[in-house]
Amino acid sequence: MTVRPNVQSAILGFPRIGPKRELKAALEAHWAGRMSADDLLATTADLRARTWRKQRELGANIIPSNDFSLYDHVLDTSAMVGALPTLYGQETEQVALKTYFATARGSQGEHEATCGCGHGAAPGGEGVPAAEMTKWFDTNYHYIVPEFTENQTFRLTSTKALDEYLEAKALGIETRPVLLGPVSYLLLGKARNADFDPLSLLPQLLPVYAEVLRSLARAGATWVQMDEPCLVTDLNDEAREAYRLAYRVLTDVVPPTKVMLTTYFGGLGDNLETVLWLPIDGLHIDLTRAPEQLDAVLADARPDLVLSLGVIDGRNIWKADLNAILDRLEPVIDRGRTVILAPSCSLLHTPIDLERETTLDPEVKDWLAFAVQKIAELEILTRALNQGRESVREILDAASASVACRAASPRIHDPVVQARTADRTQMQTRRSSSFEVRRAAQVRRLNLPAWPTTTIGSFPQTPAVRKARADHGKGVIDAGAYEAFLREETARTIRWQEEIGLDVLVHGEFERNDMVQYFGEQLSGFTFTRNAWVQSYGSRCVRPPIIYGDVSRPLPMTVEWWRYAQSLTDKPMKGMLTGPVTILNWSFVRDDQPRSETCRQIAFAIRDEVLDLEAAGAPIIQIDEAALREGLPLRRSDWQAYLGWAVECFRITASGVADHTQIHTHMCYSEFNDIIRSIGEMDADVISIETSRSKMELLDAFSDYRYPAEIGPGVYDIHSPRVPAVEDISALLKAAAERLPADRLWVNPDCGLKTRSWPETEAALVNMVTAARAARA
Ligand SMILES: Nc1nc2c(c(=O)[nH]1)N[C@@H](CNc1ccc(C(=O)N[C@@H](CCC(=O)N[C@@H](CCC(=O)N[C@@H](CCC(=O)O)C(=O)O)C(=O)O)C(=O)O)cc1)CN2
Ligand code: MET
Ligand SMILES: [Zn+2]
Repeated sequence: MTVRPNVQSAILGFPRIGPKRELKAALEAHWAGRMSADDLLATTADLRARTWRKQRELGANIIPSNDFSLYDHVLDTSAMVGALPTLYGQETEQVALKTYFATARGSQGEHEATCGCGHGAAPGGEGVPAAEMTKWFDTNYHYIVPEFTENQTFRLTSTKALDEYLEAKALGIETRPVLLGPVSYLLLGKARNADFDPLSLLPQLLPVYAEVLRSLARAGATWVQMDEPCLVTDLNDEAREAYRLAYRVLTDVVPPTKVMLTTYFGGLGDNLETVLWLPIDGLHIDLTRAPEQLDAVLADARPDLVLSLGVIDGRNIWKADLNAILDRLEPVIDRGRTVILAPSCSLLHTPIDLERETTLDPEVKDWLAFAVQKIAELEILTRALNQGRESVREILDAASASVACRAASPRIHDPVVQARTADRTQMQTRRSSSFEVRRAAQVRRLNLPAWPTTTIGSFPQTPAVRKARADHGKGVIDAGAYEAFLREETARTIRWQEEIGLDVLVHGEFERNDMVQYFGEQLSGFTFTRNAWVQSYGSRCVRPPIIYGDVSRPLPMTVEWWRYAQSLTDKPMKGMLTGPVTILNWSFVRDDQPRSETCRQIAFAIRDEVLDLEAAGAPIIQIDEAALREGLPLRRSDWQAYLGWAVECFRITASGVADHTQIHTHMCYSEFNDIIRSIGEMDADVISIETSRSKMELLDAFSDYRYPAEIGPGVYDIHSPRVPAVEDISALLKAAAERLPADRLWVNPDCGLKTRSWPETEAALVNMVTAARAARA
């Protein structure tokens, strides 16, 4: 007798911002004092209800709760276990909304009134600085870094997980609550003002998790999802031991709740054995990033371990080839094991609904699946496994046809582009002279003072700038009026930079919606969306462009704006570009060729732009590589391969210019030690980096390595509206000069100023110029 399989589908998490960015609007209204806390919470309850119903409607069997967050799920975990720095509030019971947002954004001061940006701190003295924020693994999502003290204690200070489980239940929807697992939580945090390993806090942390599990079990939850993405990273024995301790304790909780341990963003690799010995009830593995791990897991997993297979890509937007997935799954099902199908990870990193894209080219649209469409794909897969492929034959064949059309489409192949990247022997990826020779030519041409001052590119993207662009998009104002507006903003910004005495000017980037999307919109092989927003942090979102085909640059992209800007001043005007690695890492990338190949194509397109800017007369060209480091693979063994092609791509963009053209690059992250050699190999003439928060300590990497070129260590923390005093900046310049030769140093902020307001920007940059002049004297 054959037993009919009972495969279920599960969702690990759904985007929180809402199909129309309702969460963003509500949060920003609340922060600006235009919406009460009660109304904010009512709006979010409504969003959650709609999200749960939608997933049920789409046929998902296992629906998550507590995947929603008002700001960030790591911050939610800190709130749950009583680990918000005491500085941010002294609640003894539930963490108040005010404390929660104060941790995320700094406590309120004049900041909220002037800026309304998603992240930032109040001016010193009144209130508290925002907690640190950093990248969530290799995504463009950012989390609030937990900070622990040496004598940290934990206690339950938020019942959010239980509340949201009950909220769904009251709507008649049974959910599987999601928690960030205790080991990943500690590994993602850091020790504050002391040198100890956060993992040492695990024994104190576990009772709080146990309490949460008990409360969920009592409320009726049969399963909980424990996210442990750190299991796909390099772990030492101590971390593996922490996993053993944690899951021994948490699976022993009475009344019992079954634990589905979820791993994603890669394969378990050398952590597999540890995981398979844990007394967990279910294991989720990522089969899109690491398809090869299926066989190993099947071979060694306990027969009663429920396997959740991440077969639909949660990190990309391509329609899946359902027949191909079934070919792999059917033999697994035949073995009689309990199997659940799921996306590879939370759908947080995908846009919500493709149906809202009414202006996408129909051919390309047919190749895509956003969160809603991915859930529908899972439903078809489970139906095919439970009732046979025949029951959904037409849908399966249509999916395979879409995938085949995409593979064969003439739109994705451009022989000219392919010939150009293939012929690498012809390609000169090195500048013709050494840095010292170039430097002499650049000194003669630019004639800059010591401690030259500049900014990173963008100036405030004020509501007026955004509105003008939106109005132009809606046809409320025509192209002429929009352009006139942008020219006026640009001209005013240039006049102002001259007045305060900056040495190297920028045009302000007012014409750009985003540093990646702006270029994506002008390159062939890219398409872009209207509503496909993805959360980056808090209320801030991005619309990553979609790279579907071979990339080329039909027309110059920035030359006219540069030419206009330079015509207004005798000071050197920087040409501003986003580099190929950053464009790649912040886009949805085609999955039919190696990422390195796509990156190389973008590099050639940017190289064309660099050469056009040079021909137009640009003396300095900045190629931002803000995301070069975040693209680092999660496993160290994969770093060299990535860095090899990433650095080569940067050099393709920059190597065609003459000695006297100065190439700048910018990186806004704060860890350089482990990749300093690769940064050196990029061979830029000047690099600007984020350093102000670390008080220049990060420069040690550059000084130990004897970095050969010029450096602009940030002296103004643009993530905070706090205006640095002249003395603060002078102290930073002094600290920089203690580490590096003073004649190699530039003076600039940490990053672009787009999220700041004008009053802060003006005051801070005036102080920066004053400090630079003092340094010269
Ligand atoms: N892609 C990317 N990733 C990045 C960064 C970055 O700059 N770009 N920086 C780091 C930090 N991450 C960030 C991510 C987003 C934003 C940000 O400011 N996002 C804006 C949207 C930027 C944008 O695309 N703006 C568009 C659309 C603006 C908009 O929402 N318009 C309204 C209408 C506005 C009006 O009528 O007034 C609409 O379309 O509905 C534009 O300016 O044209 C936001 O969420 O508010 C900042 C930093 C790391 N990752
Ligand atoms: N040129 C860009 C800017 O100033 C670089 C930003 S890096 C996130 O906005
Ligand atoms: Zn930056």
